[in-house]
Amino acid sequence: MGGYYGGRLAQQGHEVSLIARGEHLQALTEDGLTVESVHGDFYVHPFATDDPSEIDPVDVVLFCVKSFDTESAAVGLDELLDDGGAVLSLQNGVDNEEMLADIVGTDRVWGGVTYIFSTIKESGVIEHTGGPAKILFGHYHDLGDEPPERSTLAETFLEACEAADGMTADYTPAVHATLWDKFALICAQAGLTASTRQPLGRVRETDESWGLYRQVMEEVVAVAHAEGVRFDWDPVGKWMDAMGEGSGGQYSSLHYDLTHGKRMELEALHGSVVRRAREVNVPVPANRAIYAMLLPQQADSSF
Ligand SMILES: NC(=O)C1=CN([C@@H]2O[C@H](COP(=O)(O)OP(=O)(O)OC[C@H]3O[C@@H](n4cnc5c(N)ncnc54)[C@H](OP(=O)(O)O)[C@@H]3O)[C@@H](O)[C@H]2O)C=CC1
Ligand SMILES: CC(C)(CO)C(=O)C(=O)O
Repeated sequence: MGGYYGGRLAQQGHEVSLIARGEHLQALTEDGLTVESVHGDFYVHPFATDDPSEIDPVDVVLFCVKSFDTESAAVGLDELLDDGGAVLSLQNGVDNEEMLADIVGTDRVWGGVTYIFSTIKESGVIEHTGGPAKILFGHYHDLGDEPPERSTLAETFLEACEAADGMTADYTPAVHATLWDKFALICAQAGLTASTRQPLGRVRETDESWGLYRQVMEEVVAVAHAEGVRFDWDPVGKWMDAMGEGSGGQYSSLHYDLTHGKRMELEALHGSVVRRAREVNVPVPANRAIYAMLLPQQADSSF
């Protein structure tokens, strides 16, 4: 995701630095970044490093690591942000913003979600296969507090995203509801496509599985309600309608990780639902079952 959105903003002429590591970093440094996208292929060659201190302080950091890397990747983040700068998490899950707020301060964190299917095809090459490539973000704040006024930086960033090819963005003051809305979707989409190893279409045409897809979302929304998150819309109805149509070929990043021997974000998804549900005393049997089925398949399992 960082390669896709960072690449798009660099393509637009913005000053972008990429933080990466290993062979991917080597390829980015030597050969630049190639993006193969359903919205049009492109190539850029921005500065890339694994050391944030090599980059002058920036206005916005797009925080795009897997959630199990949030803490380690946030080392140096405070110094990387200019005064008044902000970090925008585009990660899945509802725990990341809180962790980032502990590190750089709540007022420097934007919460965000994105709808895109993209992966590192090979070192230095990003493949974007679908999704609208849309970012929805807002100022993070403590649950129950009034959302802050939209900052000039948020407006500037929004304009930059809207002007860029192959992506779009929107601002929302309802950042908690937005994070949980996406969380409900991803727990269902990731949980069902990974545990069945089937695309959305197969899940949809199997009544029992499509019923479980809905149940996973209902449970997540029940936990959100119990924690005090308020929605001005019906997340479950909205997603059942949206995911109930279309080609049905979509999987999820969790399915990709499972089938490519990569570590899954299980703790940030169903693990987090199970733990939070316990705190607020809400039953979540469908999420618990998916968590239990996928945990033993984790790539770093010692068995
Ligand atoms: N991919 C998608 O289509 C979507 C993903 N998301 C969410 O976005 C987040 C990111 O996912 P995704 O982009 O797929 O993840 P990837 O694993 O493809 O990319 C993350 C990259 O960050 C690198 N990285 C991690 N820590 C560091 C560090 N400290 N310094 C430098 N590089 C580092 C990783 O390196 P290494 O490989 O060595 O670990 C990897 O190259 C997740 O929360 C995911 O759920 C949300 C919507 C869609
Ligand atoms: C919603 C979905 C499935 C695509 O944007 C996603 O977030 C993911 O695959 O991680």
